[in-house]
Amino acid sequence: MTANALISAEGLTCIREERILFDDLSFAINPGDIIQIEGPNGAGKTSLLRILAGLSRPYAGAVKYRHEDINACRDEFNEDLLYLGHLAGVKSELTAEENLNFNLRISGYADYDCREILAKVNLSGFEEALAGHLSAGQHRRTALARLWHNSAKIWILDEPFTAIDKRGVEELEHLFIRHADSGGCVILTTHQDMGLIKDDRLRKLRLDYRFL
Ligand SMILES: Nc1ncnc2c1ncn2[C@@H]1O[C@H](COP(=O)(O)OP(=O)(O)OP(=O)(O)O)[C@@H](O)[C@H]1O
Repeated sequence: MTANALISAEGLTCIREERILFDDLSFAINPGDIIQIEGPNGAGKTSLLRILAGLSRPYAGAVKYRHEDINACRDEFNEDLLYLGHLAGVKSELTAEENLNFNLRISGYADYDCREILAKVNLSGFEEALAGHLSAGQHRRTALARLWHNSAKIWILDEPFTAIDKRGVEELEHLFIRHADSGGCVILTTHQDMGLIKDDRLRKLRLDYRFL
């Protein structure tokens, strides 16, 4: 474990439906790290991200935030965490702007310009469109817009590139690099190759099938 780790896994074990998804998994994630969790469908990537984000509990082991168990420092950890799951908290019956506004407000932000942020994810002109009427990629961009306005150091992102076009993926990669360069970290899953984040910059953690 390194001294300045933002988040670390210590002996994490996860068992689902009589299958060990991972066992005694330990690693530390430092400021500047970009980590890709790899593995086939069902290997346990989402399960690991949810445990790291404190959304579900491991069978054994602990997640630490700056060397303290996340269960002992929930408020500080949650303030420093941005988690985007598969569904990403976009409500179909709200507009793109209402969704972003809602998500920023529940994260405690008060001073922002939704239209300016939506422009950064190429949603100018779609601010008042219902999210349920947006394309899959635009829907995903509505969720991802939060990344352009937040102060959390730890980003945990489940399949952020799903339905995003090539240019959008590159913009996200630039954003991840900027975030890491400014002292944050990004932990993500994707089945896509990242063209801009080179291997010397990316740490990969592979999960594979194992049976009890
Ligand atoms: N809450 C749960 N209860 C029971 N089984 C679960 C639960 N969550 C996940 N699983 C099972 O654990 C396994 C791993 O699921 P997980 O979603 O973590 O995989 P993944 O690697 O993210 O897959 P994908 O690439 O398809 O998104 C699957 O077989 C899934 O059915």
